[in-house]
Amino acid sequence: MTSHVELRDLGHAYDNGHFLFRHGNADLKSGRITAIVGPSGSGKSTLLAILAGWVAPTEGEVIRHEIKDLGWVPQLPIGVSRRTVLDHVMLPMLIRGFPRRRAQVRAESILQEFGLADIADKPYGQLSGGEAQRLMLARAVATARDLMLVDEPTASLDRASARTVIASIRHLAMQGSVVAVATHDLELRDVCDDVIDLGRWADNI
Ligand SMILES: Nc1ncnc2c1ncn2[C@@H]1O[C@H](COP(=O)(O)OP(=O)(O)OP(=O)(O)O)[C@@H](O)[C@H]1O
Repeated sequence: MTSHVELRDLGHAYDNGHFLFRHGNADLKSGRITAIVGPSGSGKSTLLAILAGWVAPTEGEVIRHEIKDLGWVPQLPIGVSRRTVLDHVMLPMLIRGFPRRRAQVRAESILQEFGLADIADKPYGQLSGGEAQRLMLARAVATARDLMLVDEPTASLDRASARTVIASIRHLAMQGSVVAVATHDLELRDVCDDVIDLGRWADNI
């Protein structure tokens, strides 16, 4: 069976007891990008956190099939200004105990995949917004591929950079990841294969 995630009758309320959404159902599948859309405050980041298992939903079930690891790509890229692109992809592997040589070979191959090989030696502080965002995807992939959770990846980018990031997200899905992307970006939403509209889930309250 390939990796996928089932959301069944999902509902969530924080401590104030007010539901953000209820009775939500969806299937997030390997090789497909699912957009999570909805107005500001509708619960997009909350749903990503539920998918990650960091927040327990108030109602319903998250059933993970063949998901052994997950990657999280934050909305704002975070890096160490003087460290290189290659260092950023190697670091999560070194932390997990990969031998340095193996981590480097694997990091170089991932940078190739994400079109970042030419800037492998560039310090993080000199990257464009689009390059930094693609680096966050590449870094997440270094240790996890089954489920990739991406929060507003194009929010702070111009169109040209946003397109390079969208291409990288598509690449991830083509490699078989289950990809969920919270977004307000209509162009990104249009290239996604499936859509969870939290505005609709809110109508079930
Ligand atoms: N840990 C928390 N405890 C209580 N309330 C929270 C918590 N996290 C988020 N909320 C509230 O839940 C609602 C949904 O927040 P969330 O960040 O999931 O929405 P969003 O759709 O991602 O919003 P945006 O598009 O503005 O990023 C908001 O009203 C927020 O204030």
